[in-house]
Amino acid sequence: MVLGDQLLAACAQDLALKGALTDSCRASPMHHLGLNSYRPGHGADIANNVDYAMSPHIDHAYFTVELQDTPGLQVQDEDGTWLSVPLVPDAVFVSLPDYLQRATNGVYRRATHRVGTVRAGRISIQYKHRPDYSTVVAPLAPCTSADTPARYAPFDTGTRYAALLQSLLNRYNR
Ligand SMILES: O=C(O)CCC(=O)C(=O)O
Ligand SMILES: [Fe+2]
Repeated sequence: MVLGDQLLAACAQDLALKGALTDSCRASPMHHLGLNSYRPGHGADIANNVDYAMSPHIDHAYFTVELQDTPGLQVQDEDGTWLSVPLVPDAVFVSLPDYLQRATNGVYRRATHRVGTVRAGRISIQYKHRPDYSTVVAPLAPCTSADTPARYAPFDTGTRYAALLQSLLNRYNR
């Protein structure tokens, strides 16, 4: 959480953003800590006939901080190429999720990512730095101007996140 706050503050300083970005995580932030465990053959277990163990997606947060015990995480390049995130001793991997792209009007780009085929057991831990439930993320003033109008409509993070979680639950309860 401290690292997330520091990343957010660094981003706000980089783009001369006023309080809106950092304030949105102050009162009762909905940070998320996740633990994923993939078994060998995970893809086959879930009748997956594609070459990845977690499908391509973007994260709904300002920052994601991840640790993996075995390589597997892949990030998509601008030209669509999948790049493997290497294991670096004593380092965490930080990726940029959707809300940061919206708040910065696209100056910071969100990373589409997935987990490639898992051949051995694999564990990953993700920390997602998320704002208060009531936060509506919209492009912030210093990132918009007459020449660069807002590219994104205001995005209600709380209700949209609740809907996303509900849709995941519905998928697994089928
Ligand atoms: O397991 C991984 O390395 C990635 C997990 C992930 O992208 C997520 O939980 O959002
Ligand atoms: Fe993710």
